Amino acid sequence: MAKIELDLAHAYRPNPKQDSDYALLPLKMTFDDGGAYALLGPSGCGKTTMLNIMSGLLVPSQGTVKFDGQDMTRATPQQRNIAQVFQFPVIYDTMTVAENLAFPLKNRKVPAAQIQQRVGQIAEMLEMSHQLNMRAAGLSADQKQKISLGRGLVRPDVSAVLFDEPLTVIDPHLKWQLRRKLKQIHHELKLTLIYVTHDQVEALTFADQVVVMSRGMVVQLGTPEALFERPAHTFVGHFIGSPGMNFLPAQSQGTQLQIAGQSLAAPRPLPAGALKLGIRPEYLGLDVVGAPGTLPAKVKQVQDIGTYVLVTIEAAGQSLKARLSPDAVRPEVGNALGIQVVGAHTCFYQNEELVA
Ligand SMILES: Nc1ncnc2c1ncn2[C@@H]1O[C@H](COP(=O)(O)OP(=O)(O)OP(=O)(O)O)[C@@H](O)[C@H]1O
Repeated sequence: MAKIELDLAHAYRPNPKQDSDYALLPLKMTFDDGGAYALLGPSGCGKTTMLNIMSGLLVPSQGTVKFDGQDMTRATPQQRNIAQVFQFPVIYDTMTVAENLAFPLKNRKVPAAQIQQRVGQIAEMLEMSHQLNMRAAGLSADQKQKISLGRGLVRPDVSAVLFDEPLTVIDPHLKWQLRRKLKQIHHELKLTLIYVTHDQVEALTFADQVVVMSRGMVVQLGTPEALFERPAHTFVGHFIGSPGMNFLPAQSQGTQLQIAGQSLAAPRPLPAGALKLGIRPEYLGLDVVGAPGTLPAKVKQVQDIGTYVLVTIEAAGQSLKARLSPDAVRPEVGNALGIQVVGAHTCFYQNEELVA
């Protein structure tokens, strides 16, 4: 396994002039040895480009890739000793499950006894022990993709295992099981795993550290908890969470805030000037009209989403969301309320960046 350091930018077109010419804007980041990372962001933000630069399928148009301090920018995937799992199964239909799992080890001339032991271990982790002697050709797409995952994980000596949306073809129920399984496998095998996805649930379940990307930029690298509690950028606030963070314009005088003509005490010292207040739907409090420290609001919609109740509120000329537990008292549509938007969990932004 290796520590991977990126200090680079990439443009697919020659002579890039403006930001939009870059698939990856200049960035510096480190993937620690043994970590479980997810690269998360909407389609086109540069996830696959970053993954391909790490694997050696793509040479960055500027900068370097280092593995344990050694320059690997121009090294082939083979030289980098990377395992990769793609969206669709890459296996040999004519081989058995065991032979498919053994293949990457046989290629590296690992002794037979060690191969058998490792294949047995991986098959057990993926709950495929009973299928080891079956031909891959007869298996479903789900099962074939599980073999691909197993092939990615089977070599203990790889620098890293890179996954590019590996659960795309997997049935939703099995998908849920597999992403938990992968996390467990990471704890047991201690491999460096880097997992590309546009699905936040997948990223947050799997990874210890999530790299959130937007338009060729890394906007935050943090734990799932940090992305939820302290989004470093309004994009992360929007993108993570279901629904995403609410935002309201505010004016700060340091210890006091002005929001839609109301004066509220700041929860902590704030920079003076125009700010954007961010509050997650989970932390937006509903109270009676005129309660101290609240903003006047009106209930627009109450939706039962199963595991929670989603309340849409209008306040300060904005539409906001509050997430309530199913057993909480539900407000009536059309009712006037007081809402609490300022508290320990409230975040403040200037130029879309977190400032307090
Ligand atoms: N081979 C290529 N030639 C030119 N432009 C490319 C190429 N591959 C990707 N791009 C562009 O680079 C940008 C980043 O693409 P990339 O595939 O890395 O994003 P992504 O986040 O992985 O998206 P997706 O989830 O859709 O795969 C996009 O604007 C894309 O159109």
